[in-house]
Amino acid sequence: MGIKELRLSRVLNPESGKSVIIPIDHGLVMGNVSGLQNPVKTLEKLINIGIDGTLISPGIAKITTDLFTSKDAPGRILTMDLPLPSTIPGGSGDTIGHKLIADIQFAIRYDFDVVKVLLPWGEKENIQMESIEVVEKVANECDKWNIPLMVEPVLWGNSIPKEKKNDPELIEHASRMALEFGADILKIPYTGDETEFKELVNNLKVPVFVLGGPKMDNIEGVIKVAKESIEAGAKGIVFGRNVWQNPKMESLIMGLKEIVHKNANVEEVIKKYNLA
Ligand SMILES: O=C[C@H](O)COP(=O)(O)O
Repeated sequence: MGIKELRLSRVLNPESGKSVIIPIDHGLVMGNVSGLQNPVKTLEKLINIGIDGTLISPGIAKITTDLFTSKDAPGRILTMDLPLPSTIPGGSGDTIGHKLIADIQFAIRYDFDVVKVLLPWGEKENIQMESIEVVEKVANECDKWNIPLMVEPVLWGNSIPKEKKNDPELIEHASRMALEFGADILKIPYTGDETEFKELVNNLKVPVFVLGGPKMDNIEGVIKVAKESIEAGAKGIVFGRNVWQNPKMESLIMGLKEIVHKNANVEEVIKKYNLA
């Protein structure tokens, strides 16, 4: 096993080799987002429930090291960048840049297992180049220091029309580009068709994690995305808002763990954890 694989294994369940990751890095781009007004308390709860990994910002990393001392503590992924200002509350909606907010030395100092950057796609040329440079720079540093790099390609660019922001074909292109730029791990949305997603996961070769996105109307939808993604070969799920914005957070995580680690079916999990 290489050192990158060893580090990645710290965010995976040792028995199933799969992962339920609950990110709490949203404050970086959404500010005081609903459900995460107290990120440290939420993180404590998540750790008590039992998750395999989390994604956190540099600032939260600095104040939460004490929470990760137990041998069962989840692995940690560092969010290293920020697209500006499209997602900032009150922002113009146009992206005007893509900046690193931490470097690889920070990840090493704070003993992170994995680091993560975005690859915003479909931007005007200057911003697109900036994003490529961010990914390229971090990919080179990750190779130098043997830290696995998770890349999340996002179709946020101004040149991508609104109705195409979740287009499966564009997601496939952007994922492929992220791979070509040096991603060791990809974080992408489920494209909606299990057979096609299986082919995508298979072609990409590196471990694929599926993100959750904005809160869905029903829990069944959340569980189904997890189930179909895992069936299609995804290594794990990275679900944030759909988990900690849900009043049934604990039961939902228990259900997701059974889907991801024990191959449970959707109906049985909904019934067992009263998630209807
Ligand atoms: O880092 C955050 C990820 O994008 C996943 O969060 P989300 O499930 O709320 O989209």
